[in-house]
Amino acid sequence: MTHLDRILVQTRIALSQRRSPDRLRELERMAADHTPRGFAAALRTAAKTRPAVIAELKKASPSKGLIRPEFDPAWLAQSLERGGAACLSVLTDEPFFQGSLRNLEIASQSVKLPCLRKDFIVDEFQIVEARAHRADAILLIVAALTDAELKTLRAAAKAAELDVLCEVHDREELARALDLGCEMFGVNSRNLRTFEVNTAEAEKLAELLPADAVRVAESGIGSAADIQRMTAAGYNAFLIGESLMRKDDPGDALAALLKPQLVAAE
Ligand SMILES: O=C(O)c1ccccc1NCC(=O)[C@H](O)[C@H](O)COP(=O)(O)O
Repeated sequence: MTHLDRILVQTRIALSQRRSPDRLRELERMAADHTPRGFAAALRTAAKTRPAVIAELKKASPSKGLIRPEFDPAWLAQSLERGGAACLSVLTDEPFFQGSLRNLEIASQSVKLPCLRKDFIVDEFQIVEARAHRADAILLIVAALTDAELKTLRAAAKAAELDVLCEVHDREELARALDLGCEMFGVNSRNLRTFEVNTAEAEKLAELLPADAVRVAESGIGSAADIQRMTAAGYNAFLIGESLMRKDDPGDALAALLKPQLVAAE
């Protein structure tokens, strides 16, 4: 069994424990109170003047364990907004990432930035949860889903007015994602089956992404040079978690990361 398989088994068990018709009705009422902010549109706007960064609130991970013991989602979200993030990604998986839907809601309510629910989405119920807790976009991981599931979940996200970041790791997964007709593609340099991070592979995949899509480089980005290299490869957006979360003030760290690119663009 791979790491990803283990995570998916846990995800389905946790889901079966919290899902009920009453809870679904309650979530639908909550979801009606949130008007999703355009996640893809915010990335496109930011990318016109600077590297569009999706800054990730990530307390822990299965590959690294505890990353940021002191974790205040409101403070982190505001710091990252000040530092120049175009959007936020908030991990909501509890067992492996120590995230929560509550963190998502707090972060989203603390800033104007659109927020991604970062989780292993395998069921439409999680999409209702996402909007109810003020997400503006969800992640669909191609490696975790069949083609039929991808289609169903993408349609459910569209019905909920949430944008979809469609995540792939290799050519085969990208071919499946392209068939879906996504607007946003994320190429994750981390192999979710082995946890190995290899940005060189993601560099090669960039040229296969549609030119008019939002093209997000995910994982293993920690320096201005990384952003420059991935930009040269063809990416126009960057999902950054751990390297920011390990800094005392992640917003200051993000501003420092973006500064060389802003100077170069002047
Ligand atoms: O981060 C992990 O260990 C991980 C393990 C298994 C599945 C997903 C995992 N991470 C999700 C992500 O894709 C990253 O959190 C995201 O791309 C940010 O990466 P990084 O900047 O390297 O924290």
